This record gives sequence, structure tokens and C-alpha cells, in this order.
Amino acid sequence: MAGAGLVIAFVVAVISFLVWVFQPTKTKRMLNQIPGPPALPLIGNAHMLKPGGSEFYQQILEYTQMFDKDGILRLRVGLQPSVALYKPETVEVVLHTKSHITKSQEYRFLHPWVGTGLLTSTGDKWKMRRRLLTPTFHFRILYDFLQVFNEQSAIMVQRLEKQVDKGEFDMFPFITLCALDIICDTAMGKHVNAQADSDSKYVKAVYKMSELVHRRQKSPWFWPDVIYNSLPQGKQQQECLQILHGFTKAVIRERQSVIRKKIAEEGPTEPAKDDLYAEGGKKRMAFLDMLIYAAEGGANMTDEDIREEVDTFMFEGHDTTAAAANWAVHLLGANPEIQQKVQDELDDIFRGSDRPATMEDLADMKYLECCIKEALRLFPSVPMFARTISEDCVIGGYDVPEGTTAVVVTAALHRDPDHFPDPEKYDPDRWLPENCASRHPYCFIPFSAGLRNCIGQKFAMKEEKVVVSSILRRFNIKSMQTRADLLPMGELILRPQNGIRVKLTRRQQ
Ligand code: HEM
Repeated sequence: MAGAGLVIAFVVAVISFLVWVFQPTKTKRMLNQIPGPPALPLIGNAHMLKPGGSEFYQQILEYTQMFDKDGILRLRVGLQPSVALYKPETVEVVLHTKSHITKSQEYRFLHPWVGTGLLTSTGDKWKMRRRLLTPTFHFRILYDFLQVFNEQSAIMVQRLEKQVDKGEFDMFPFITLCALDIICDTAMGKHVNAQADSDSKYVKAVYKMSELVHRRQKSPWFWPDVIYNSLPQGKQQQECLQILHGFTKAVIRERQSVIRKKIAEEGPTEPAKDDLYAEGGKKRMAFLDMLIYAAEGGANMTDEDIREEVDTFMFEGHDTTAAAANWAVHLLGANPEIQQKVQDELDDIFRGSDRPATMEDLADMKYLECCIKEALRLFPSVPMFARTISEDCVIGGYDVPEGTTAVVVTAALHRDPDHFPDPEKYDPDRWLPENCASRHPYCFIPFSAGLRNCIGQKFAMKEEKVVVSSILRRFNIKSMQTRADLLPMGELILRPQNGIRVKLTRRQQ
């Protein structure tokens, strides 16, 4: 087996060498004009990229500062040419167009997990699914979801009660399991009570899988499946996939049996419009229900198609929001005056009552919204994402050839001093209407932008407001880490290496 692996590795290396030698000179010439660190034949810059998530994240930020002039730099991983973009003017070229909507080659390593669901698909498949799923984020459905945000946040607060005056602890798992319960309950219509099981295998498998995919994206020697699957990393991936798919398949099976029974009893396979937008929580048409109804109603959708969408939403819909709320909590806990201002705003809204938040309350949480946006600026949950350049184009004054991977480095873009002076400073006032009205529309894009922006961004902002306000209505937070202690890991999602260490005290009302 090891011998076969070596032969395959040798054949792959020879083919790669020939492809590199015969790569069109026009492409090479175009790429060579773009500034960037020197690359080696075949592997490009892959040998330079740091393996660890936090060192890699730091390294990419450093490169963007080193080559900061035009907002573009060239990197090559294996034979795949890439450019990193980190100024609003360069990012806009790629996102503000119908042309470059295909995700980059590197997303293929996500396929074993999320298939070609909404995040990774392209062309007609993506258009069809986006059209099908957009109504499930209609604002009237978000009304129903608010009830779940409140219920799950109340459970989280109860769990946090046990930490009051007990010294330092890690907030990360508390918020993460709450976010997992929220996505299962809202999008999937299933209670999984993750908060009752603080050692969720599913969450651990999500983290391991993110680390493995990210590592593989940076390492061309892991790219061929035959090699990867025979390595310990490939075996770990198989174990993760069993847990991840096992979890989502169970969720799907349960909803399918409920809906099939309903269809058998009631007849029609199309959900009534009233069902789709019903308020009050009873007849909510969740995202998964929509997919199952579509499949049962004859849409061209197999169980596997449903599974890839469910896996996509489970991943994009819980890990991102959990990370964002955690970073927001750290920053508030590290800035007591700002925390006090948010608590004053919440006291004005709730006036001592512990009632659940309404949509109107969320709209009144204006300063908290500034704090959440400022946290997303400094610690965007998706620190980079990428597209394939579909036709030769000019970015930042340089010719970029078709087929290049364009990586939008949100974490660097959000630190552009031309738009955010003193960029490392946590300053929620940047988001007051008078301070942000004239900013470039592409200088802050935590949810991406253009046609392939985040479908769940309204859901996410509302969820974050409920989760963070629930904590601040009951507790004072004191962060026990400095910025340097946080060590953000820039894998698929930006997470703190050592968790979010805080102390809680109960507020005197
Ligand atoms: C703070 C929370 C969130 C952040 C920062 C965020 C950010 C993003 C970003 C940057 C993208 C583009 C990714 C890429 O091009 O590779 C994206 C896409 C997406 N997000 Fe979110 N997201 C969040 C929450 C959510 C939630 C709650 C859901 C679902 C319930 C969701 C579902 C999706 C989906 C399905 C896509 C792919 C959309 C498409 O390509 O059409 N996200 N998100």
C-alpha cells in the first residue's frame, strides 16, 4: 500500500511538473507582474505557509501589510495561482459582478462534507437552490425564530448562572452549544438539546473537519484523494464524516417521517402559502421542511441533495454565529465602559423586566448593534473566502488571468486604515450613522457581498443580539485575556485558540 502511494505521488509530481512547464507563458507573465513572495517551481509558496491556524492567520495579515500598496498580492499553492485581495477597490471587482460567482478550486475539499450545497455549488444548480431557499429567511419567518432564540438563550443563561462568582471559565462552549440548538430548532425543526450535553461529538467533529480541510487546502501534497485517504489525516476525515453525516441524516429522517405522515393524512404535497409565513410558531415552514416538501412534491431532489444542503446550513449557520457572539462577548468584557453603555441601553428597553426580547426590542438595540458590527470587523467569522476568476480581468491595475483563485481576506480588508483609522482599536462608535454614512460599500463585508452574499445574515444579526443581550441583561462580564492571548485561528472559521476566558458576576438591578 505504501509502495503504491509512492508510485502515485511520483506520477502526480511528474504530471504537475509538466503542467507547470507548459503553463501558458501569457498566464505566467500576467501573474509575475503582481507583487508577492517568491515562489518555487511546482509547490509555489505552499512550503512557506504555516501549518497552525493561528500562525497562518498572522502570516496572511503580515503579507497583506508587506504588500499593502495596491490591495492585491500573488501567492501560488502548488500549480494553482492565487491572488489575495484586501482593499475595497480590488474586492469590488470580484464581488460586484455576475461573472465571478463560482467558488474556487480549494472548496472541493469541502465536498466530502457538504457536497455541492448552496455554499459550494455554482451555475444553474446554485441559482435554483438559492431561489428555493431564499423565502425561508423571509422576515415573517424570522419572527417565529425569535421565540427559539429567546428560549435557547434563556437555557444558556441558566447554565451560566452556575459560573457566577466561581472564577475564570471558558464562555466558548456555552455560546456554541446554544447556537447549535438554535440552528437545529429553527432551520431543521428538531430539538437536539445540545446544551444538555456539554460534550457534543458533533461540535468536536465540526472543529476537526474544519482543521483538516483547511490544512489540505494549503498542502498540495495532500490533494490527490488516493494519497490523502491512505494517510492518518484521511482516516481522521472519515471518522469525522461519519459523525457529521450521521447527525444530519438522523435529523432529516425524523422530519421526513413527520412530513410524509402529514402528506399521507392531508393530501397536498405543496405547503400552503399561509403555512409558509404563519406567525406564532405553530405552523412554521423551516428550511428543512421546505426541502422535504419540494422533494416529496416531485422537485428533482434526492435524499443526498437534501443532506448536502442540511450539512451546509448546519455548518454555516451555527459555527459562524457562535464565533461572532463569542468575539463580541470578549470585546465587551475587555471594555467595561462600553459594556456599561450597552447595559444602559438594555435597561432602557426592558426596564427591569426579564421578559423575552421582541423584534421591536431588537430594533432598539442600536448601540449593541454597533458593538456586534465592530466585533465582526475585527474578528470576521469567515476570515477569508474565495472565487475563481472566470475571465481575464484587471484588478488593482494588474492583469489577472482566467482560472486564478481570488481570495478575499476580510480580516485584512477590515483593517484598512484609510477606512478604519487606528484599525486595531475596538471602537463601536465607528458604526454610529454619522460616522459610517460615506464609507466605501466594500470596506466592511463580514457576510460577503453581491449575488453570493450570506443568505442567513439577518437571521445571524438577530440571533447575536438575543444571545449577547441575554447575557448582559443578567451578568457583568470581565474578560481575562488580552488581545495577544486570544490567538485567532484562521481556519474555515475564525476561532480563538484558547477559548474565551471570562469571569461573571450577577448584575445588581
Ligand atoms: C455571524 C454569522 C455569519 C457570518 C459572519 C456569515 C458569513 C458568510 C460569508 C462570508 C459567506 C460567503 C462565504 C463564501 O463565499 O465562501 C456566507 C455564505 C453563506 N452563509 Fe453565512 N454567515 C453567517 C451566518 C449564517 C447563518 C446563520 C446561515 C444560515 C442559517 C448562513 C448560511 C450561509 C449560506 C447557505 C451561504 C452560502 C450562500 C450562497 O453561496 O448562496 N450563514 N456566510
